[in-house]
Amino acid sequence: MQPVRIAPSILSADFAKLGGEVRAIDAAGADWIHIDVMDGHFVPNISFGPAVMKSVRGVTTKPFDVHLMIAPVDAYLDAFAEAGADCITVHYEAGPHIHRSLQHIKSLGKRAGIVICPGTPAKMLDYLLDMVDLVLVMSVNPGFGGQSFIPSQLKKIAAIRNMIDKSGRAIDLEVDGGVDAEWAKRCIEAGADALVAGTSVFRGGPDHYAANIAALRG
Ligand SMILES: O=C(CO)[C@H](O)[C@H](O)COP(=O)(O)O
Repeated sequence: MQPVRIAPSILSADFAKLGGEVRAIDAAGADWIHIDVMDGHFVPNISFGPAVMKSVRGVTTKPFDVHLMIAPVDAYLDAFAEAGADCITVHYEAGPHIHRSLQHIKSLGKRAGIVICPGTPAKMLDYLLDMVDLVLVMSVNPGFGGQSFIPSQLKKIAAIRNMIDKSGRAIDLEVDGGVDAEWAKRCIEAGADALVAGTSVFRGGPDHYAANIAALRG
């Protein structure tokens, strides 16, 4: 297993200073920049789209890890690829043709991720693991930062770690939602190798980002 990667979610950044915030988390040791895109339909919140993402693409060379909370999503995949996404992650629950969405992402030359909500069982990944580069387990119901980690998701993380190991493929296992230093430790023990965190990274402002990221690594 790889050392854990930390992907701060810019959903918790100060949007008035977004470029500076992305520079700050880059300098503080972020491995990936996590971009939460919310459509106000699949999830009850609206964040930002490809134009905003493109505007910060030039301030860092760190990979953009893009979580699309959009349904239907297919019409937007090209725009996020063009705006500089490195990994595009789509929801299992967002439509009937997830396999087609993943094929489309791969055809754009991007890493493909699949994300499942807290109520979705791990077995839904059975026929998708052969084509994804990343599995994202939501440990909160998607739509908002600042929620509490749902403990039952630890069991799911462990089950998916087992599935990934059996597959023999190099697939990242990422967890997103309510991840603080304590939950980070438990996620890593369960088999996660990438963690998304908004609240716990951006807490306290830029002077604290490096320590906050280090605390998540444990
Ligand atoms: O995808 C998300 C919400 O849908 C966010 O990435 C996630 O909730 C991270 O924020 P926090 O660390 O504050 O929970």
